[in-house]
Amino acid sequence: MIRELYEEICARKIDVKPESYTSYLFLKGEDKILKKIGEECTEIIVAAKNDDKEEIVKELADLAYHCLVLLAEKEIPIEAVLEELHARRGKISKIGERKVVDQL
Ligand SMILES: N=c1c2ncn([C@@H]3O[C@H](COP(=O)(O)OP(=O)(O)OP(=O)(O)O)[C@@H](O)[C@H]3O)c2ncn1[C@@H]1O[C@H](COP(=O)(O)O)[C@@H](O)[C@H]1O
Repeated sequence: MIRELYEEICARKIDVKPESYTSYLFLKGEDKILKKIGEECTEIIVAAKNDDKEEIVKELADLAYHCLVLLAEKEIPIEAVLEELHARRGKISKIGERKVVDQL
């Protein structure tokens, strides 16, 4: 599903649609996308501090969407992130410390 959304976002960059918010973000450019990511992060923090779980979910979805827009803007394939997450599985024993399980 995340791949499909990423593909749809990429398509909005090539095939600009006037009614599309995604196309609007690409037209505005990188600084606007980064501003939105910053805003969404702040909104997640506020929602979490208020213990508003419904709002946390919505704001996290907004952040995920804007991160995908950033990937598309930078022409980074979604596979790069999925592969990075896959490579980390089972190899990180604690925050900031990566260990290869086979070497333990
Ligand atoms: N997943 C999303 C998605 N998540 C969040 N948003 C938009 O992100 C914005 C975040 O809300 P804000 O209040 O922070 O921003 P805003 O005030 O609307 O906008 P700004 O003036 O701040 O730029 C809203 O306009 C949402 O509609 C999204 N816009 C589009 N998608 C998906 O992207 C695909 C392409 O959609 P179009 O952009 O409509 O072509 C479709 O699958 C959509 O469902």
